[in-house]
Amino acid sequence: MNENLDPNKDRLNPTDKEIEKVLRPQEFEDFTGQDKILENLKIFVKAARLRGEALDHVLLHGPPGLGKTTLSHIIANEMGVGIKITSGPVLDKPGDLAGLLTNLDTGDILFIDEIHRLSPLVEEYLYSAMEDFKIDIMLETGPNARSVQISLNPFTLVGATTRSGLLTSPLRARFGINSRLQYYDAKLLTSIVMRSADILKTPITEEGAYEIARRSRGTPRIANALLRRTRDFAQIKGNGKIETEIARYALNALNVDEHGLDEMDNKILSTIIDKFKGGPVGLKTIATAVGEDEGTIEEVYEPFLIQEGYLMRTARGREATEAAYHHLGKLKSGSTGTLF
Ligand SMILES: Nc1ncnc2c1ncn2[C@@H]1O[C@H](COP(=O)(O)OP(=O)(O)OP(=O)(O)O)[C@@H](O)[C@H]1O
Ligand SMILES: [Mg+2]
Repeated sequence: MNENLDPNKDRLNPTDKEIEKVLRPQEFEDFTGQDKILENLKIFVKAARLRGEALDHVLLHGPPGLGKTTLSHIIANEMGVGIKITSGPVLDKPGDLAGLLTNLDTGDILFIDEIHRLSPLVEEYLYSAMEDFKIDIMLETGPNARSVQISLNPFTLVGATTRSGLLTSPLRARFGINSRLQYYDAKLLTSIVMRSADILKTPITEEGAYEIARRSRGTPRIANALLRRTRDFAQIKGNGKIETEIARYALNALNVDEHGLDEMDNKILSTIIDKFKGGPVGLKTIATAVGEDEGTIEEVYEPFLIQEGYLMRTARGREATEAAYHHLGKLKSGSTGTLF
């Protein structure tokens, strides 16, 4: 896969990471889409501020690159509080978490990314912190070891995950606000691309932005990455302005699928079609055949393929749709005639 198109931000190169920061909306106002979630969050933030209380704990879940990290920063800005950032795999013992928690000011946000990867021990430690704003701390070691309970400043935990299925129910139950982010339609992505182009001072037409948007797999991060690459093509091969034609040229040169599906999307579809006669086939079997983790397919790839009508989830397994055959230029066995 072209690394710049990888929805996994960890594999973005350093410049891309910097630019991603610049393009990140800071306030509710600049955040496009996810209307329901925004509407609710605005109310909860306003109410918490009126009461002078910390916001309830927030769980944000959904596929990579849809705005979970962005939203958590916006929540901190809108609440007018500080934010401390960590992630599930980084916290390997309760002590690490205690250090963070005791340093939070009243109302501050603790953002835990990849919260599904907390160790069970750390997760359990988090429960009383979330519920009663209290934790136990061990003093000394050996025979003098004893634990004391200390009170924390009321804080807001914002947890983000791409794999909500892996969260335990006790943890999930401790979040008062639970929001699932959805893929963005081409129209929303067009306005995100227009906004980003404006920040990057890149001239662009709405049609040019739309061409990028509709091939971005419903994902703002991918749309922004494609915008930056297209900008390079426009500068070197064109007149600097992003218009439909140069956008098409650039996206084809970057091997971006006409519908924005990435390599793994296409691999999943072609595997179902070529190896399993179009399905139905079980998730586990697909996972083994494409060499990807079962849960990742289910929570990261499948939702988009289903939403776009390439894949169906049936009681007997996954099935490729007509659209998938058509997309890959394949003929469904049993059907007659030519494709084009
Ligand atoms: N609604 C939006 N409006 C404008 N830009 C957005 C929006 N959502 C995301 N972006 C852009 O996409 C980029 C990726 O978003 P973000 O890092 O918040 O995704 P994420 O959901 O945290 O992904 P991951 O699961 O990989 O951590 C951001 O830098 C931001 O510029
Ligand atoms: Mg993130």
